[in-house]
Amino acid sequence: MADKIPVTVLTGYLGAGKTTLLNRILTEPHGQRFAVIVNEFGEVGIDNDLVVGADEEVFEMNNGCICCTVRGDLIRILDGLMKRKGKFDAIIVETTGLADPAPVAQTFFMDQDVSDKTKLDAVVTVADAKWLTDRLKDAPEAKNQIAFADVIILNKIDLVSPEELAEVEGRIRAINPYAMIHKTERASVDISQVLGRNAFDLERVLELEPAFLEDDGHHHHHHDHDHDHACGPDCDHDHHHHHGGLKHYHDEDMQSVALTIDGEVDPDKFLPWVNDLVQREGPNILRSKGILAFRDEPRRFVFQGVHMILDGDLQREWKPGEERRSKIVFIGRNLDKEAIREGFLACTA
Ligand SMILES: Nc1nc2c(ncn2[C@@H]2O[C@H](COP(=O)(O)OP(=O)(O)OP(=O)(O)O)[C@@H](O)[C@H]2O)c(=O)[nH]1
Repeated sequence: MADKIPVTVLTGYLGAGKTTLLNRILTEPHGQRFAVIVNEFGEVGIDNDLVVGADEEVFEMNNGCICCTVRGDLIRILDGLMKRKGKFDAIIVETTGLADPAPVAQTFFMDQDVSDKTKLDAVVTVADAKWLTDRLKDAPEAKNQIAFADVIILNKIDLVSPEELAEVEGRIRAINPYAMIHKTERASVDISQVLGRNAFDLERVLELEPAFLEDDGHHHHHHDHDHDHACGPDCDHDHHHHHGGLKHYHDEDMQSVALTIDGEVDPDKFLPWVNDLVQREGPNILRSKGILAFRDEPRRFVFQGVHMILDGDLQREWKPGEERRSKIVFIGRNLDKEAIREGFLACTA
């Protein structure tokens, strides 16, 4: 695990500021060596020329839109990179603004060679504070990118009023209550907030958002005000809205379901259930994550998934005194929360 190369998937709608963020990452004195994979839409590699940086190597995927053909291309480039192991500390994949991040994220689970050597660190989505609200209405890709995100760079705040900013933040929270949001101008964010997050990982989400552990999955984004106590002094989580007048929006078709069993689950019930659920509901489930206490198992079972693909394993042992609880989260469209809840509760050991 430890020497797997972290991969950051950088996504965001057209013109949101992905290239601006990438340039910021590459020009900061970070002492790290990045390999950058840029997806081009169409024939001409313009983005490549816009990316600065002397030391970084930029690889282009030119075979059209990343959502259809690119997975093979991405695997080929990653395989090539892995043969030169030691040359890179991290990989950044920038996707075209129209791409659904799912196939990119899936590559890191599906391809054995790739998943042996790399780990998805985080999906980082750059959002345009001025236009996101409109795009959420008319562009499904924009919504997917928000739903997928572990970290959201809410950029171009210079172009909106505080009220508009609060509005767009509320819209984001309605779709994805768990992502970190950083509000920026010209993507000005400390790169430690973007890279090396290990955020494609439920554990981190849970450490930051323990309130949803107590949640039955129905009202989780109304519980924001309960979260403050859990964050440490260096927590970068955006707290101000917990005290302010952030409106809660309900997104009709994109929701999250977070469920907790205060105890152990039976793996012989849980694994078939969750596999069956993602097989049936996969097209609607964008992201799934979970940490489970399996009966008679000293280690924690951790899984994550994208659509119908799940990847899970037994990880560290439960610490002494740590409560053996089982938690799952799904983000997706038109999810039948009640059925998921009943199904999960039936897995109780
Ligand atoms: N006003 C304002 N403009 C910004 C900000 N950030 C970036 N821009 C501008 O927005 C435009 C798009 O930025 P890019 O970084 O190229 O966006 P992108 O997401 O890479 O765009 P595509 O590659 O077309 O998807 C550029 O003209 C930037 O200079 C910001 O915070 N405020």
